[in-house]
Amino acid sequence: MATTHDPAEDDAAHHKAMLAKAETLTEALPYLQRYAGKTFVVKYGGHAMGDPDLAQDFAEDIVLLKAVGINPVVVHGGGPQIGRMLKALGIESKFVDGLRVTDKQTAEVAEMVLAGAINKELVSWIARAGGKAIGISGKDGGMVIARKVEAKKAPKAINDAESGETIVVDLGFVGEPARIDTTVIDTITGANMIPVIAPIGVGEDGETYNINADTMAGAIAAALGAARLFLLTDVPGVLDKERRLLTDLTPADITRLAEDGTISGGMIPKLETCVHAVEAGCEAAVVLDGRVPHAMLIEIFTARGAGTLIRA
Ligand SMILES: Nc1ncnc2c1ncn2[C@@H]1O[C@H](COP(=O)(O)OP(=O)(O)O)[C@@H](O)[C@H]1O
Ligand SMILES: CC(=O)N[C@@H](CCC(=O)OP(=O)(O)O)C(=O)O
Repeated sequence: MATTHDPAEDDAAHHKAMLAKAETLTEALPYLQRYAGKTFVVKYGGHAMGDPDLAQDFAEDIVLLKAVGINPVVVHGGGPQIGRMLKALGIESKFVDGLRVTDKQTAEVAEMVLAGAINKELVSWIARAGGKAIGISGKDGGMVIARKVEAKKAPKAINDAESGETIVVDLGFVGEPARIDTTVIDTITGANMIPVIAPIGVGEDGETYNINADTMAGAIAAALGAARLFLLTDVPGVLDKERRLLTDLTPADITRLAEDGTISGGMIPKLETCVHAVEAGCEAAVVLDGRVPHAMLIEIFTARGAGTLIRA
């Protein structure tokens, strides 16, 4: 049986859909005006990279930011990927307070995976989305001079089970940025390309240092005086005890949330990084859900936003 079809109805539906698209763009207008010419540092974690759809969405978002006149600077992680490579080589991964205990061989593997495989994979994703990226590590152009992170007290999980004593662990070649020279970033951005940075630095001693990717991104955001530091993770943002999203936090709020145990685990160093960044020159930091497609665009270009905004 033939179905009837009213072309006028089609037109109305089409018109409505087009109008919704136009409204999305006009809603974005004030944000486009506000952010043109500004620098956004985006930390993309190793967990989010496993999913090719998310990686493609992420690359599209970065290319879109560039196309509307924002300067995105990507800093990536790759903890799970380093772990897999170490395992394949028969080396066990050990973490103390969220930092990988890094002997000489582990530092070599970390550099190979981060500055080699992952860095170039991200450059390729951005190229596929129509952007031009340059992949570098903190070593390039003398960008990040690292200092050794001092020995840490091991947490309960790896306390000496027999004696019950807390063990002090030398983290080896784990670094934090001591000095940052942004010349190489400015040069890449100035050439209208997107810097993609692996969290590896070089020490005054000439050694290679493995740097936590959140820490690296925060230090770079501060050095650049970035308008935003985005930390993409695997939760909707910072949650309260009832697991409701906290949309705005100050450094004082964060101290309180750490003291009353609302935040724990990996969220503590992540928020410490945000606090350090906003107190050292970055305008605001945002913790947001890297599992949500285009979370960054929603946060930047809509009134509602997404994630948790941290401001000094
Ligand atoms: N209050 C909180 N709100 C949200 N996440 C929290 C909170 N407290 C602890 N977390 C933990 O922090 C984790 C994010 O930190 P982390 O695992 O280091 O992220 P990533 O690997 O993406 O850098 C979350 O998966 C969650 O388990
Ligand atoms: C010192 C230290 O722990 N370095 C991290 C660097 C990678 C990283 O931070 O990756 P994610 O953001 O994916 O966790 C590591 O070796 O795993």
